[in-house]
Amino acid sequence: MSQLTNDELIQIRRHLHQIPELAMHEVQTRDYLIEVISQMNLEYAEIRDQIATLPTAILVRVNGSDPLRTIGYRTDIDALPVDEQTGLAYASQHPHVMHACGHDVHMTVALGVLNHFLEHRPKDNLVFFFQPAEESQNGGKVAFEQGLFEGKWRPDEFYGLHDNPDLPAGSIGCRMGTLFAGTTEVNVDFRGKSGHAAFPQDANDMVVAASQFINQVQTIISRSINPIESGVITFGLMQAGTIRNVISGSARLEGTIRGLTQVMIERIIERLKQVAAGIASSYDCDVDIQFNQGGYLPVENNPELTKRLIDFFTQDDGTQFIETEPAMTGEDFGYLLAKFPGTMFWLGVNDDSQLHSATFKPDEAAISKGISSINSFLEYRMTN
Ligand SMILES: CC(=O)N[C@@H](CCC[C@H](N)C(=O)O)C(=O)O
Repeated sequence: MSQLTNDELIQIRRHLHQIPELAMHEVQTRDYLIEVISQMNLEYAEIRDQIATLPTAILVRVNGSDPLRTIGYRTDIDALPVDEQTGLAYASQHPHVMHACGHDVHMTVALGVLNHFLEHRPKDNLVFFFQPAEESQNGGKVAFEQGLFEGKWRPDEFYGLHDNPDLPAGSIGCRMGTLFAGTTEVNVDFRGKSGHAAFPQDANDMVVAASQFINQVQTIISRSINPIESGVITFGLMQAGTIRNVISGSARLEGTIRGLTQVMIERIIERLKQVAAGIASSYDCDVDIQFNQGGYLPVENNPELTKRLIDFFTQDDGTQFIETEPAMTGEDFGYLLAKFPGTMFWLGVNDDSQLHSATFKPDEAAISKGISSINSFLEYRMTN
């Protein structure tokens, strides 16, 4: 395979779009990525896949011609449990799973950049990390803890992108400091007593307790945190009951907390615990609340490297650069940026639909523009 054409890149992206897989189950995706990579010029590349401790991950090292450093580039590869409603001819073929966060675009851009540097040998070494489990189960943290970045696989600096429907297709967005929030998953289990719908006095209804919890939680952001700062509490899943005429003796909520600092996340956790204890007491039930931050630390861009990246993209004729605000999205790349200096940035994909929506349809024009901007930046970085 020589340099991938734009049409080939689009075909790759559309194929990836049709085979979305959930975190840690990206087997077909990994196999297809390996198939594409295997057709590239691998003269000075080394590949690690079928890694026992993280089987759906792939690492590719490109050995530079005169290396001063090893530059890491990460793409995530997992998808979301969303029923696609785009109506596209190449929509997901996997029921209830969709690349609704654009990781198909991320992977295609990474393949395009990899292909470029396999055709034009870089001066520095490059390590490409195709990472499972960004949406949940923190694949980046797992990879680090399993020692995947040890020895010659250790990047001296690490870069990664996320697509952004609010920015023009192919533009690059970034900022100094915090780009994304830290997140923490929260699960709440309510246990009371089931019974007949006609005899509420003999039961303890957990639909009511969970509903009250949800309502009370709404005051945490509005009443317990400094309005100048930012925080988010979203419960995206609520489960209770089996039929209209049985009072449910259990309920479960699954949600996510976001804050631009760890202090904010801890403040929200504290208040959620207090509200849960209050519900347990006033509804005479058990409320078990569990938190899991995993690797979803705030995404903190390294000052020196990020200034260099922003300065480059600002003056690069081929790139439309946009300085962005912090976003409340989370990313386990935040964990890797706590271990290695580096920068996360946005790639604009111009869409009316938001990330995680069933109608998310990124503009494919972003792919070749993104690849070209990233290639130019990495080439510049290798000589500066
Ligand atoms: C970019 C993006 O959408 N990332 C996800 C990360 C999820 C983190 C974790 N599973 C949580 O929900 O707290 C996001 O939802 O922001």
